[in-house]
Amino acid sequence: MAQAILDVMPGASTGTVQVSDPLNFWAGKRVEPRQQKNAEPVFEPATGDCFFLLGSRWEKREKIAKLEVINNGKSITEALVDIDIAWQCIEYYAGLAGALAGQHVQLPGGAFAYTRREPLGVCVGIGAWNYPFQIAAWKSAPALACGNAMVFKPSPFTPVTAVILAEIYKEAGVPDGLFCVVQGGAETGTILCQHPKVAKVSFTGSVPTGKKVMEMSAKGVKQVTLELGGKSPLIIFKDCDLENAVRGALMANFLTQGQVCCNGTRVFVQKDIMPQFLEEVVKRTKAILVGDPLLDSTRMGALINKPHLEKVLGFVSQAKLQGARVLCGGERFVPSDPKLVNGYFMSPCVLDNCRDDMTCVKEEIFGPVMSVLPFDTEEEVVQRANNTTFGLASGVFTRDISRAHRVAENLEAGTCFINNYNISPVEVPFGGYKMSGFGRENGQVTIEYYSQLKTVVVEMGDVDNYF
Ligand SMILES: NC(=O)C1=CN([C@@H]2O[C@H](COP(=O)(O)OP(=O)(O)OC[C@H]3O[C@@H](n4cnc5c(N)ncnc54)[C@H](O)[C@@H]3O)[C@@H](O)[C@H]2O)C=CC1
Repeated sequence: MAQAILDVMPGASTGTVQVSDPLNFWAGKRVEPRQQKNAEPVFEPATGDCFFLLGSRWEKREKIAKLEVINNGKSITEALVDIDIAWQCIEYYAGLAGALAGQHVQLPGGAFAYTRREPLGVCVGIGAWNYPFQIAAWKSAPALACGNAMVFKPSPFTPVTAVILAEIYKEAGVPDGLFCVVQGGAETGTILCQHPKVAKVSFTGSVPTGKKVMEMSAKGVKQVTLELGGKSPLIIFKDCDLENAVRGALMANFLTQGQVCCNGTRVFVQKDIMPQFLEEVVKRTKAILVGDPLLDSTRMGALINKPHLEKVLGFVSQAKLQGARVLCGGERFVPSDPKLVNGYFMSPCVLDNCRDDMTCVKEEIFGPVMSVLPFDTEEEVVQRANNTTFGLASGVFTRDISRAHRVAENLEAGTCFINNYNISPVEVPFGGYKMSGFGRENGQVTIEYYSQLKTVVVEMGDVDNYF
């Protein structure tokens, strides 16, 4: 298998990166794992060196989180959670590896059949830039646990921490070639999707790229998992616990600067409680501390890059033109720290006066912009919530248990959070309906997306011969 994976991408091996995208700052550099123990992590864009070194689990957690902040711009508080989710994921699938099992089926005459769960072969993982380390873990852990090899391509905007994961696997004894990181953009992704020795592609990214990945994979009859975008509804009924609903709305919109695929960016609020909800949500949004993501006190870091910041600000301008009211934020934010003045920061935004036909309500913004929409009845809100081509996640806040489950059943989405939002424990499957994709990550079910069943039929008597 190790040889097969090296055939897929010559030059790739565990912990060693062959860079193919001249646009990213790793171009032409090789990243090698360093052998010394207990040294500090070094990140040197000028030389292209990145070293992650041995240490205790907790030291590593901090080091990887810092690199993830540099990689992505999210706050250190969130990055630490991402690293925790990643190691929990790897431990979970490492535990499941020993529990993979087939089925025994008794047949007439003493014959029987059994099924074996076998690996697919070389799997490709292609990641987005919003959760670079976590996505690499979510894809590689089940892939390796099922006996596959994986070639992982991070986003060229966040090339750093997938390499760290490769170093960790190597340190843990994963044979060379079983998990490879290949850097690059669309061209590299295309090569991987089209390669005849690749058995499966697991993709996280936008809908347009997901369609291309599916098309390319279809030509080689490769299995595909697509984790794509969303425009998820969060429905807040008047009988909710308002304090928790407000917290839920903030969690549904502002993690990772709002660059989260499953964010509940269409916040439907029952009219009776709209004034109280808006007052509280705006007060707390204004209090979000934006700035240096490496500081413990910071709650919102920088967006991924300048074009993306401009795109998000453009959505806010367009929303205003279409009649939305900006209750707070929605502007470029310049921190007082002189070294941060050119950063891609923006103030988190709450939009009121929204209608279902506005661009900010229909399209995925992928930034810290919450659109609030009033509603009257359950029937009406469920119909409006489902009126989208996406179907990744959804949420409902209510104290009425029957209503909560009825709404969860009727929402067309891969996940429905009841009285919470954006929690993704590794034990729980995650994935989309409709154009948000298919296949699942996390949970036991994901082993079905990284393995195939072989049926073995055993005859215990003579062969029936019709000829
Ligand atoms: N459902 C989910 O789990 C998640 C979905 N997303 C979605 O991802 C999007 C943002 O991420 P981006 O990185 O901007 O998405 P993107 O689609 O531009 O890129 C995603 C990855 O695909 C690669 N790629 C680009 N063109 C390719 C091609 N022709 N063939 C193969 N690979 C190619 C990129 O280099 C990158 O690694 C948002 O729409 C968001 O909703 C992001 C995170 C999680």
